This record gives sequence, C-alpha cells and structure tokens, in this order.
Amino acid sequence: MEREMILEVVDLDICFQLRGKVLHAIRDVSMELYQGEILAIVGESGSGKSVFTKSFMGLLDKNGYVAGGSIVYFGGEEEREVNLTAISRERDWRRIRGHEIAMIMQDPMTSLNPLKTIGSQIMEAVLLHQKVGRMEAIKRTLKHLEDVGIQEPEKRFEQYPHEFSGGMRQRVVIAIAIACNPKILVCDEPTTALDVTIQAQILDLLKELRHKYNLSVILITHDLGVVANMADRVAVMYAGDIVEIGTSEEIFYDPKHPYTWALLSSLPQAGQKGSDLFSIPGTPPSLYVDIKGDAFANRNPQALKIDFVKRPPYFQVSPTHKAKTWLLDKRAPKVTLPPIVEKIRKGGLF
Ligand SMILES: Nc1ncnc2c1ncn2[C@@H]1O[C@H](COP(=O)(O)OP(=O)(O)OP(=O)(O)O)[C@@H](O)[C@H]1O
Repeated sequence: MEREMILEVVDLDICFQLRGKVLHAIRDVSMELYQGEILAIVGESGSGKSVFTKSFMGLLDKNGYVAGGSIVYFGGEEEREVNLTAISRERDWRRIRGHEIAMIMQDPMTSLNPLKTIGSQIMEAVLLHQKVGRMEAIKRTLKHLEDVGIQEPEKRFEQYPHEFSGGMRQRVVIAIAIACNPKILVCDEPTTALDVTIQAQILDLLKELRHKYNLSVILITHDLGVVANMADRVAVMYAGDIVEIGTSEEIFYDPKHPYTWALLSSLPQAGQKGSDLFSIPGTPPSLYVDIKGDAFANRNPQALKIDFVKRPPYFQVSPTHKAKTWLLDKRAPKVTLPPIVEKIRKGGLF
C-alpha cells in the first residue's frame, strides 16, 4: 500500500547564537513522516530531539534559526503544501501550531491553566479549532474527555487541574491537543514524569487515538524500551543527526549503527541490578565546533580509521532502513556485535 507523506524534512540545519558563538544543533537532517504512523525519535539528552520537532511549529528559542534545508507539510487546508521553513510571522505559525501540528510536553502542568476548569480549557480549543456553537462544543468536549479515558466526564468537566492525578492531567492535555484537530501530534517525553504503570496506559491511549483520529504521532524519548511495543518506525538521533532510521523490527532486531547498539546495550534487562547497567562511556562531541567524521567515533570501541576523518553517508539496508555508518561500506571489516544485540536478534529480549 502506498503510504501518504504528511511531512518531509530535507537537509535541515538549525543553529543557535550564544554569547558570540554558534551552536550547530541540527546537522543536515532529512526525514519523512507518513499519515497515521507512530514514529519514535530516540537519543540521549542534548541530541536535538526537541529542537528538531520544535522547528515544525515555529517554537525555536529566539536565538535559534534555520540555517538551511526545508520542512514541507502536506496536510494544509485544501491539501496545500506548506513550506514551514518559509514562515516568519507569528500569525502564520498560529495557523499551523495546534491546528495542524500539536505538541504534548513532559509536564502536563506547564500546559494547563490552574485557574480554569479542565472542561473550559478543552472547550476553548474546540471553539477555536472546530468552528461549532457553544452547545455542540460542550458535547464534543465531553466526547473528547471520554475518548481519552476520563470517566464521569460531566463531573470532571467542572473540576480544576489540581483535582486530577498526574496521569489524568496528561490525559486532559491530550484531550486539548485532540480538540484542535491536528494531523500531527508531537509527544515530547509524554510519560517521563509518570509511574511505570501509568506510562503504559498513556502510551496505549496514544496508540488508540492515532487510529480514531488518523493522527501521525512523533514520540520523543530517550528510552528505547518505551518504543518497542509502540512505534511503527524509529529514528535514532545522535549529536543533531538521525544516524539510523527503520521500522521498529529493523531497529531492534537488525540494528546497524554502533550508537544504536550502545542504546540497546543500555536497556535494563531482567534480573540486572542498578550497578550492572551498561552506560555509554564518554560524552557527545561539542556542537560548537565542526564535527569531523562520524560524531560517535570517539565513543565507539569498534571505530574505523575513516570514522575520524569522513562523515559517513546513509547506507540503505532495506527500502525502509538506512544508517550512517562506515561499517555498512562494502570494504568495512566484519565486527562482532555486542552480546545484547545478538541476544535480541535471537529473540531473547522482546
Ligand atoms: N536556546 C538555545 N540556545 C543554545 N543552545 C540550545 C538552545 N536550545 C537548545 N540548545 C542546544 O541544542 C542541543 C539540542 O537540544 P535538545 O533540547 O533538542 O536536545 P534533546 O535531545 O531534546 O534533549 P533532552 O532529552 O534533554 O530534552 C543541545 O546541545 C542544547 O543545549
């Protein structure tokens, strides 16, 4: 089946000006997002996940700017293409933000107004984005509350955010996002602040809603474990670049980039104690200087000579899978896979 593209990013570069220096946060990134899919973006803190997705909504901090490349959105009114990188006026961003592309942040309290009932906050979004009258807006608000799994919606409508638990608040934030009728929902670490069991419920809810509302979901997380049962595709981000992208199966069972191996190796395994957990040695390179070669080379025990000299291009592994690593070059030597990667390949972990 032909998948319909909803967003296409080509050769995107994003920089920040800071105290007279330039930080190159997103380095030449290309990516496609398809209608109705869940794409997870995983990577360590500082790898650029938030900056990348904020650029789709005109939410970069004031000292940030797109230095090159394009972001094209295909779902605009009357299916018009919109070049998001060409938007500069706040008024034009407001037509996209929320309405076409909505975002859910880690801490629901930052997006809720503590002084307004949750019903009125969802209803505001309905009135603004769904162009209906008051009575219909109330009906739809109650329906959205039900859709996000909040029971007794009539009673809950009148309550304030402090009367909700953390997980319930996140459901309210999701209801507000849904009420804006977006085609893309960006979820930035939506469950990090929640208990493990609640985390799973929120992720299940997102899975359910993407079908109900035909949403494309971008799930940002630093935890590869979260995405195993959730995402259709996974993009692995390192030092401002997507170094590997593929279907969930491909990333978990046939990963190619040493950074993806390292992320998989740091997943907690059954029976492991805190001190046994593997953490990736070293630190990512500074984004203030031009990075030579493969940005992961200095942390990669199996790095080749060329990794320190020349940036790898994408090597296509399958029609849906590609990775930027010289190990995929025909001339590269065979290397041994880390034990956990071998174990997962043999079906030992998921
Ligand atoms: N306003 C800013 N000025 C300067 N640098 C910035 C600014 N905002 C972000 N950065 C830098 O851009 C890089 C990418 O940051 P980003 O927040 O996207 O990372 P992340 O992968 O989302 O991390 P986390 O998981 O911690 O949220 C980091 O080096 C960060 O310090």
